[in-house]
Amino acid sequence: KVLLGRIRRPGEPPLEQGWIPYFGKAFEFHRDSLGFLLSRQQKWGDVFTVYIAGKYMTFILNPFLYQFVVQCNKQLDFQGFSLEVSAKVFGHPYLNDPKIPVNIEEMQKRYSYLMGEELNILNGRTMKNLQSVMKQEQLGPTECRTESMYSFCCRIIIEATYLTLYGKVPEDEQEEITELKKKFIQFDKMFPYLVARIPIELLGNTKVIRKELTSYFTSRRLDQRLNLANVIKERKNFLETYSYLQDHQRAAHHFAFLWAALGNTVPAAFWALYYLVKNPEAHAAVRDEIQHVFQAAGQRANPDFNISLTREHLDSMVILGSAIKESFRLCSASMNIRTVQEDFTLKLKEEQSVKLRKGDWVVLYPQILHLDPEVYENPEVYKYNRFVENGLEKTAFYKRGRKLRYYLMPFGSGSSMCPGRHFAVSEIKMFLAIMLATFDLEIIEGEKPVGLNNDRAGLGILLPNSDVQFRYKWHQ
Ligand code: HEM
Repeated sequence: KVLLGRIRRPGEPPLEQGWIPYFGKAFEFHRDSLGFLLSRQQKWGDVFTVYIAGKYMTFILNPFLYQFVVQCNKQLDFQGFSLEVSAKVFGHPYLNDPKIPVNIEEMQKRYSYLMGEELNILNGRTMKNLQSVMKQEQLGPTECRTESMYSFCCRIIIEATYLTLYGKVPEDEQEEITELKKKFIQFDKMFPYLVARIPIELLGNTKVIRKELTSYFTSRRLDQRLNLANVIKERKNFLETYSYLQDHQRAAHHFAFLWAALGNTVPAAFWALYYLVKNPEAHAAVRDEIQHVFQAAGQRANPDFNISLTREHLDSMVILGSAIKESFRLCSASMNIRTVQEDFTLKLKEEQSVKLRKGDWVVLYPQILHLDPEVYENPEVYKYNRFVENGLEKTAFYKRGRKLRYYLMPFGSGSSMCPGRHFAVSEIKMFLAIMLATFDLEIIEGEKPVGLNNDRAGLGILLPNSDVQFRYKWHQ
């Protein structure tokens, strides 16, 4: 039954295009992306094309074939799609706009300020800010407080990250920060709809909220801030070299960066904390490891919140690192998208290749790998120490007896990999180390288990489908 425009040519992957004009298989895909892809994999094998919302997408689901896509930088472009989405969602000009172009490579060079020596500086700032924000909670010495866990993670991580990246103003700005957090959460809820190209005018007051959030990053307001992180300073200086960009357009770029720094980190921190608090064995093992590292580092959790940890201390928390990876495995659902630049044949293995057409997308969907029972035994079960072997990080995972090069991909792949990945993992580690060492934590009895909300399937870390009440008090 072919009611839509394309006839499959010899050498092209199996094709499924549905019968609804423009939408094709969009509704089925959005309802349950994972289920849809698994059922098509059964039917068509590991490589097939589906027509979804105006795009022909060729899915490559066999992890041994990922490398052929990742290496193919010439004919498969990773930027076009994300630049377009970013411009739409955050309201900044398209970076490739020939009328007001911005040198993308130069802009991305500034991401080096998220790594190496610079990461140590950022980590130091994050450690201080996480603690100063937690101190503001003013938990009494014998108090036992009950909270919604996702709201709690939002509150702490958004404020600490904002202060780490954008520094402070001389006067008290608590009110502005509280507003920023509220608006960020409201905007974030609309993120999947904006990515799906729903016009912002149809999304209630999202346009106003976006404008208000963007206004935090005008040059006047950034100039008032005392200690911008180097990555932001460099980005600001770089954007200012383009005199044809208006101030609000540069501000929108800064807002996009803040979203990139928070949009996935907040839910990732939540899931890591939730699984640990929910699993007594994992909780005890990770806490034990943290306490050992604190002891070796001469640090003690106390109400003054003056813990300081180096990168080496963080790196030595292998069980905590594994617990974080395990929550990434269970909750991340990002698609890796590449746009085909010209009609060409993608060689996949010695004997296998597929013909691809210009303008189509090639898509990797690592959630299928993360939940593959041939790679991860009982993949639906949370196993905090899955990524530890003989006291070290485990990196050898196999499928049908062959070692996998790609086995965990929450941060994308190849040249489009997230530049903030080391910073994100350090921040989540610090957050959990402080929480577990400082407080006794428990989920309130009778709370429903939290499930995944699939609205962000394909876009990153999934959000929880409900919040959960937990209790915390000082650890005695
Ligand atoms: C758990 C937390 C995070 C996750 C899961 C995550 C994941 C991702 C993914 C999947 C991409 C797209 C890669 C692709 O297109 O294939 C990305 C891009 C990006 N991320 Fe992250 N990220 C996280 C945290 C951060 C943090 C903390 C920062 C910055 C401080 C950051 C900055 C960026 C930027 C700037 C890009 C766009 C890069 C470009 O220009 O191509 N991310 N991230």
